[in-house]
Amino acid sequence: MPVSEIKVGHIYDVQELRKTTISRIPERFIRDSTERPDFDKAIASTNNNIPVVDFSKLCKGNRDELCGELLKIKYSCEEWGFFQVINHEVNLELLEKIEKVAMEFFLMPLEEKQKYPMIPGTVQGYGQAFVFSENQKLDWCNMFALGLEPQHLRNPKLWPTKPSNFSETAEIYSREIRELCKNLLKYIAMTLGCKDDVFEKMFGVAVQAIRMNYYPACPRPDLVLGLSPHSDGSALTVLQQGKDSSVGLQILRNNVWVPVHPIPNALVINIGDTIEVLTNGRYKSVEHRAVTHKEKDRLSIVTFYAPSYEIEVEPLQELVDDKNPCKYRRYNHGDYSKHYVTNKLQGKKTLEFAKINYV
Ligand SMILES: O=C(O)CCC(=O)C(=O)O
Ligand SMILES: [Fe+2]
Repeated sequence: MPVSEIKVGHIYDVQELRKTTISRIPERFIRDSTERPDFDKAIASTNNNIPVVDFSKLCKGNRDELCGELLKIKYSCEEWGFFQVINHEVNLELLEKIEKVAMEFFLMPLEEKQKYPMIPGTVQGYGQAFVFSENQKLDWCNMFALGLEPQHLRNPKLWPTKPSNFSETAEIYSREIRELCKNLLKYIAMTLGCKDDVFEKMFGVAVQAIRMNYYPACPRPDLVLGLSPHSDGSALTVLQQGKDSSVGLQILRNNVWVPVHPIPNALVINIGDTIEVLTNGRYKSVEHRAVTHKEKDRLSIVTFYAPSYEIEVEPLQELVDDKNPCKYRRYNHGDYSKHYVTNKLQGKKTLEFAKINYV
């Protein structure tokens, strides 16, 4: 069935919902008891922090510092699928600017934002993505997402005219994040004992998309999710948490949801499905979700960095041997992206697309 014919039911705009004096959260947001955030458990694991990598030691450090940070990246990718990066060289004023334009966008009247509606079956525009049925639970989140390929950049209808510096800021921001991703992929390749340009050479003109997630405060954070559990379909994801945001991102580790505590000016990096496949599962794309807060709203600005759509993806030959048999089949990255955006967010289910099931 074409995605446009699928009935998705009424999709509430959570910011509008917040403005009304609702006494009950609509049923469509209320999760089954097994899915609800267990704040007590999450708080109990506050000492369990994701590793922090110092980017300046990678690019400007002495040999020992470089080796130390590379080991941290290796450990993070194997054990966490996540790390935070400090001293990343992305202009701090730019981080502030992108946050400012994103907030200005979300705080505009609904009619203004609805000029850029989420296009069904894509993750492009304003609203809720990944909703494919009438009985699917909704996330307590408003998203605004943009592809940054030439056909998107050239289409002025996709770009908000307000705030007036939105597109300019997003473009500069994406360029800086692209540099960071290229560098991180180089270091990640080194930690695998591969040539440092292995990913860059393979990816072609990398595809990049930006998604801004705004989670208004929620009167019952114990009943809803800000964003359903998922892994990212990208190669790498760079996540900026808004200044003064509440803690919201949680990652699944040993079956416990571990909160990621924001570090001022740091960026959160995570491994996406593509790197999991390319490394034959050695580096993991880890399931994560967002929860909401009773009084505070939260903004996250997320960049997805992935190979060009024409690229065929399969585990790197040097990471496949008798002890590590090939776990994923070869597939076209464009097909995978399509599969990803036309299915609901459901843990790591999308990656089954590529899994080889030995019997
Ligand atoms: O807002 C967050 O912290 C999580 C966002 C996220 O995982 C995503 O946009 O893919
Ligand atoms: Fe994500």
